[in-house]
Amino acid sequence: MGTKPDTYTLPLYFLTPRSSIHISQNVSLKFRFSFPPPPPVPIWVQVSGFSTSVRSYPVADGWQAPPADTASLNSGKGEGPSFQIPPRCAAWAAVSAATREVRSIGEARLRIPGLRGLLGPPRSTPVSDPAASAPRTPARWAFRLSQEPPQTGTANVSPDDLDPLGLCPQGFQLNERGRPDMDLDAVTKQSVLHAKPDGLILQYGTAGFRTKAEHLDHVMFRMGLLAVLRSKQTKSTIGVMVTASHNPEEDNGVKLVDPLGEMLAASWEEHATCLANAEEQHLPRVLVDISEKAAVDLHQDAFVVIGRDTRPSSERLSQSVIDGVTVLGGQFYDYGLLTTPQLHYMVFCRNSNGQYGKATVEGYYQKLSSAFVELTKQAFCRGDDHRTLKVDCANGIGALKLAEMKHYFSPGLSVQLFNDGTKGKLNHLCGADFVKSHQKPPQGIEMRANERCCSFDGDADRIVYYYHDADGQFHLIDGDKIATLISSFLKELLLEIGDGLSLGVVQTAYANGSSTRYLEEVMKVPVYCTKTGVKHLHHKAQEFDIGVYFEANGHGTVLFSKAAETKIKQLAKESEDEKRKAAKMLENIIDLFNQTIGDAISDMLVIEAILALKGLTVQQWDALYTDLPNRQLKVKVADRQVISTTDAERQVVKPPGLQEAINDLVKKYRLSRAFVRPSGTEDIVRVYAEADSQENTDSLAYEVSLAVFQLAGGIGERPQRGF
Ligand SMILES: CC(=O)N[C@H]1[C@@H](OP(=O)(O)O)O[C@H](CO)[C@@H](O)[C@@H]1O
Repeated sequence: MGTKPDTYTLPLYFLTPRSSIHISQNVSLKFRFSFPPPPPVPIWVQVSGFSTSVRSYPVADGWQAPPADTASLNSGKGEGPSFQIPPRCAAWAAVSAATREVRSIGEARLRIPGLRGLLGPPRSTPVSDPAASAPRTPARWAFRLSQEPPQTGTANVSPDDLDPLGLCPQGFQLNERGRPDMDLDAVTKQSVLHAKPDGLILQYGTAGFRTKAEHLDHVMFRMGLLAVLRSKQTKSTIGVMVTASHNPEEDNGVKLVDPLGEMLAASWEEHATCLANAEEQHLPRVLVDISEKAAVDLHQDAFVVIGRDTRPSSERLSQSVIDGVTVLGGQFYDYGLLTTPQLHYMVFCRNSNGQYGKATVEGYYQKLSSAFVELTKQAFCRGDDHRTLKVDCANGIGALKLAEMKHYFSPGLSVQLFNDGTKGKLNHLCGADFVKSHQKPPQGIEMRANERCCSFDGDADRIVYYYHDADGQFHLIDGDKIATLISSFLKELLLEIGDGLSLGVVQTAYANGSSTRYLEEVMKVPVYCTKTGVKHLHHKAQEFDIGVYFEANGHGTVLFSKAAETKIKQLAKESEDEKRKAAKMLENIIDLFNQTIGDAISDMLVIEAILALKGLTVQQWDALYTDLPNRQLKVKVADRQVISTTDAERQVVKPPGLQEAINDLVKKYRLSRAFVRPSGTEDIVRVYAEADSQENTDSLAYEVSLAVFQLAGGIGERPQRGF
């Protein structure tokens, strides 16, 4: 049990099934704390946040009104006084709230003396750990917090705090054979409140579901249901992130995060698509089908963590996820505003029993910043004075998180935030996607010549760098060049430790041809191409001791195999001088990367550390190789699924004739390449072209767009020449 505290803090929520409520003057919310069977020790309760009174009454009488003579403690605002619940008693707390719209109304704190002796082992065990399947020691007693009237709400508790207390799963009933079953009636009733629009069909795409926010309520509810089943099946915590990343503010999306912090397994993507598209009357059957097909153990507890970005629709939609989780009896913890990579990090921390890090925002800041400070100690001792970075935060969540975090790594690095969400619209004329696809600086940033700047996207999982040279020319440093900088640094360190660890780089078809040539021919590093979408790159990168993967748009990270980590740690302890120094750097780099997924904050710190250690300017980095001129365009078609592809999406299979047309067009230009594929996040077909000059590239991109429009059912305005 280690050093488990004996004090637990629970947020007190007043939740309605749909959204937040309006509490009018002097309305009392009544919370009940019950401990069936009664606790063997007295428990201290403290309710704070609003004017409170706390009473206790005997458990044996069930949920009756407290006896008239029970002591009442009025605390006024702020910290409430402690109140002791004697053994065999429950507590009842009435909280009066003033007029305001709220969801969280305060806090209940429980102090349970001697708790450590009372409990079984903690629940969270890594999925790969054989101990995960060992039966849990039954908790001695359960804790439950509810409200009066009970059906109006639920309590939100952190299982890391309370799961050892054995929270009973709710929402499950016994079927005839005595096995637990899903309460499908309850699901049906709740689902009506999250009705699916008629005829709407959505696909779990490159990164989950994405579309206009107003079409997503039912998807969110259903992904809450699915997360519970996935959690039971994997016996692990599952994440649900509400975000549409780089999409416009009006869109939203949702994706599930698997136990090791990676993207949802492909077979479950299919379940997600089936569940999201099931008509209302078929929902119970689809749930049963999924749980049977995936052999879900319904006895198992489920736990889901939820995060969301700053879109206006995200809070409401994450509430729908919570509704789905609770109606199937899952427990949840709502982290509220998080970057996408932070949620991935939290999931892995929880499932690795904290070995990967502490599952809190503070834990994330500390882990990354201490690795950064340690890694850059040497460089900053040299008194380098160029360590100021301008960051365009796309008016998204990255701004909030970076503002909180920047004190952890200053004065080594000082970041100046732009597009921090106080004025502009999310991803509008700013952010990594805008900069990459328009190949120009975002609005709202003040750039001086040769100054290092970078842009995050809306949920801070991508980063690109750029600068203006003295002639005012814009230079973009995209994911390919980031991968090249990182790989060359890692390769040097690997040569120094000389331990034969393999290094590989994974790209997609969007990688600039020059980057692939440089990596293969100059750096002599093996390069692989996968389908678009980080899940594909991630899996490929797992095949190496050290796998570097980046999409050209700046989404990527580095994975270190367990064997590589062990070797590096051992060398950092045992070897001598230069070798030891290199191993120590690698050790810190391992901690600095968010290995669950591409992470703009973590990647930014890695890049800044490498530039500082190598004494490189942004121009020197940019000069590693020269990008081939390239262009990305979007074409609207009636049904983008008419296009299917092969060879890591570089060749079209259908519709007939399209690939031949592309081949003929490509032949017209030098050093040229072009491909098309249906987007997995937007209702469009993407066109990519590269050639020897920007003019030729733009012509090729235009001509290929026209071929798509003509051969794949284009709609709306025909593609136009000129950009
Ligand atoms: C060309 C491009 O940048 N495509 C992006 C975009 O996918 P599409 O399927 O192309 O819409 O969003 C994905 C999720 O963020 C990202 O993984 C991918 O790289």
